Amino acid sequence: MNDTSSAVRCRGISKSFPAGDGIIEILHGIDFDVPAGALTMLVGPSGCGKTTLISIIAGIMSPTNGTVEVCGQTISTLPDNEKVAFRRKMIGFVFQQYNLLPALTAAENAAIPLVAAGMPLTKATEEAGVILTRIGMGDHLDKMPNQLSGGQQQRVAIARAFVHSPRLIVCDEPTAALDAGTGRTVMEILKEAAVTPDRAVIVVTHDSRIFPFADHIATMEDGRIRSVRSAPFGQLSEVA
Ligand SMILES: Nc1ncnc2c1ncn2[C@@H]1O[C@H](COP(=O)(O)OP(=O)(O)OP(=O)(O)O)[C@@H](O)[C@H]1O
Repeated sequence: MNDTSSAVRCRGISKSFPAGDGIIEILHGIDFDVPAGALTMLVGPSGCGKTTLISIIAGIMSPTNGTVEVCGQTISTLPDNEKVAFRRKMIGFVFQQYNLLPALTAAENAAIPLVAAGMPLTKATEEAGVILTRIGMGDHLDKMPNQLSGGQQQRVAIARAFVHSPRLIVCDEPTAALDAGTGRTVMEILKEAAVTPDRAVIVVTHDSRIFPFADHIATMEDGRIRSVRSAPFGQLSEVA
């Protein structure tokens, strides 16, 4: 990969957690670049550290050692308040759990990043509605989260992640709860977001149906990046 066009640069990332009387190291000195203008998938067996790594990349978790640079900004050493402000503007995150606010409608939930950036609620909700409609949620804009299926809630979470056009979108299993058609639509939207030269998308997945949307596939194993391959891929069935 071309180092000069990296949206994300991880250097020497390690992460340890308390375990019993001691600590256990989950990530072991990871160097990892995520190219701009591309969709990178992160695959690997359950428990190998994928969610931990993308949480560090998204500034949600701090590494024990190492540095993370996102769009030229070293986030791993930013004070918490500056990290939150940077993350809010520059990074969209789709969690495994949808994390919707129960008192807000679907469109209001998806509008949160725009409102946080100062846009009036009515306009923000309208813009969120346009994105939700594109991913098949046009009939559910005014529903509350508890009136939506898991897959519908996931689509609201996905709309919320890119409604404010962040430079980096980080998704943890975005299609796990979706049927094949909706999963494809979501990936098409993520792919479209990723082709812009100053943006990048990272998708953690076990879903082999979506591998063809990847420009790069990084394989993790036991807290390390084992390989990074770029499209066109050969046989993908053995990847994850
Ligand atoms: N806060 C924590 N405290 C202690 N251990 C943790 C914590 N978070 C994650 N771990 C451990 O770190 C390891 C990696 O977890 P992680 O969720 O990053 O894996 P993963 O590759 O994303 O797995 P999956 O594919 O199942 O989501 C696991 O063994 C997990 O139990």
